[in-house]
This record gives sequence, structure tokens and C-alpha cells, in this order.
Amino acid sequence: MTKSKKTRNQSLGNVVSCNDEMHQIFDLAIQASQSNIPIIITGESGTGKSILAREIHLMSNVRGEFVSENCAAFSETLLESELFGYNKGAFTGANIQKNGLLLAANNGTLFLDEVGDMPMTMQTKLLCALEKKAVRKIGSCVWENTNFRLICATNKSLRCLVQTKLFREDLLYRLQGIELHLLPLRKRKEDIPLLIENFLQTIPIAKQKNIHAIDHEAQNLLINYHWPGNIRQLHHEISRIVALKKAGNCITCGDLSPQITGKNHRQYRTLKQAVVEFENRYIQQTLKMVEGNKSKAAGLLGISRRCLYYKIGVSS
Ligand SMILES: Nc1ncnc2c1ncn2[C@@H]1O[C@H](COP(=O)(O)OP(=O)(O)OP(=O)(O)O)[C@@H](O)[C@H]1O
Repeated sequence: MTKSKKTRNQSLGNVVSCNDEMHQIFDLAIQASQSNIPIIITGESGTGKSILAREIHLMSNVRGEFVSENCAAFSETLLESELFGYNKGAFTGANIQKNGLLLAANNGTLFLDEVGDMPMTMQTKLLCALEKKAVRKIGSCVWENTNFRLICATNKSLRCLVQTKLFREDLLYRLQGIELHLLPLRKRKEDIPLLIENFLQTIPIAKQKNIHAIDHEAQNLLINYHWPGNIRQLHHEISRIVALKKAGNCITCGDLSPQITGKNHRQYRTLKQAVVEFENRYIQQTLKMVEGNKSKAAGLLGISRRCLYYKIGVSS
């Protein structure tokens, strides 16, 4: 019996989606959660890898904690002490003995985010710990048993990292029991209205201000935007809007960021730049139409050959 279930709109706990491909991923995640096979979640930054990992932990039958670490956030030595722990006196500043996260995750789930950024020496130590199901603290010669379900996430291709010798091939095989790939938001635009609705229900300030709707035009602008930062960016956009909104219960175009409405002044071209761009395009089209014959092109464009040569930067 799973604790978290797919709801009517096919969401998996807090992971919301109405996209068919994502539903297949949800089904796979439910199946995977009931086994102890390592899981690797791939996808661009902000596509929901961390929240899916947490849902898998909630659905699984493990009794222990969900312990999470971002492998890109620490220097090599810090990451080592975070993961493996240390004995008192193991290095300057080690005033107490400390368990690492591999021990803290015993009987639970260890989630290693951005695993592709893990330094090589740490990869070797991790592989050894996974093989032995045991860890040795820094400065200790005692192996301590630990048994956890491993979920890793990466926005890089581990196969490419293996080819460039930045990731151990044997560790890759050890990690990739089941791969769950999360689509970028631009490939599941049907999720945008559902996510907006979800964020309006879950962002506290939206509830406080009773902002519960979005008008059609504003929603269409959000659907048509390409979302390079994926769902994280959409979440920030909605959080920003509700925080700044002074009046009204409905989000409108005027509330959206300039990069979404296309009114980003820094990206705006002057009239002169726009005219030059148009002229160049038009001249190239005409030249193509007359198969490069400059006299014919000049005639069609109503300018002298000399002027045409000047405009396309060729000396006559
Ligand atoms: N399907 C979803 N439904 C609801 N919220 C989501 C969904 N996917 C992502 N989010 C929200 O988007 C934000 C980013 O998600 P998350 O941190 O899980 O992404 P990530 O892929 O792990 O990012 P990174 O690769 O940068 O670590 C979070 O606020 C999360 O709650």
C-alpha cells in the first residue's frame, strides 16, 4: 500500500502533471519505489527531480529518513566529511566525532543531487561504500554497516561524462538501476495551467491575498514562454506576482515579468536597428529570387546597382 497516490488529475503527491509521458514516469516511479533498485532521475534544472525523489521515498516502505545532499555545493574535502563523517581529531577543527550522511540514511533514502559533479576520488569512495554496504569515517579504520535506498539526480549526461573521463563507468552502472527522465516544461506546456493553479493554492501569500485566478491572455503568455529555468522559474514568477500584486484576485498581463510579455526594454531594438535588419533580409530574399542577378534585384528593389552593391557591402 503506497502512502502517496496518484490523484484524479494524475499527480504524484506534490508532483503535478497532466502530460502522458510524465504519467508513464509516475507509473515507473511507483513501481520503482516498491523495490530497492537504485534510481537515477535525469532532466534539466528545475524540472522537479528533487520533489520526485522525495515522493518516491514517501511511497516506499523504508522506515528511515530522507537524507539529501547536493554534490555540486561543496568542495571535495567538505563533501567527503559530509558524506562519510569523521572521527574526533581526524583533521584540524574535527573537535567531535560526526556521522556522515551515508550513515544517517541507514534504513532510509539517500538522495544525491547533481551527482555528475561529484569529484572522481569521492566517486571511488562512494562506489566502495555501495559495494560493501558500509562506510569508514575519515580518520577511522572501522567499517560501519549502512543500508539505504539510493536515488541520484543529474542534469548532465553521465554517459558523456564517462566518455570525457569525468565519471566512473562502474559507478554509472551501479547507479542507473531505473532511469526516470523528466521533460522540460517547454515540452509539456499543457502542465502550465495546472501548475499555476497548484501554485496559487500552495503559495501562502496567494491565499492571504485571495489571488486565485489568472485571465486568459496572461495564461496564454505564460504558455507561450519557453521557460529555460523550467518549473522552478514558473514557481518564482507566480511567487513574485502574488508578492507584488496590489489589488485584484486575478493575475493579468500587467502583472507578468517583461521577459515573458516580450516588453523587456534591454532586449528591445531601436527603430534604426530594426529597419537595417529588415532591409538586409529583404535584399537577401530578392537576390535569392533572381538567383543572384544584381541588376535584376536592383531593378525590382527600385535602387541603382551601385546602391545595392553598397548595401550588401560589395565593391562595384
Ligand atoms: N511537477 C511539479 N509539480 C509541482 N511543483 C513542481 C513540479 N516540478 C517542480 N516543482 C517545483 O519546482 C521547483 C524546482 O523543483 P526541484 O528542486 O525538484 O527541481 P530539480 O530538477 O531538482 O532542480 P535542480 O536540478 O536545479 O536541482 C520546486 O519549487 C518544486 O516544488
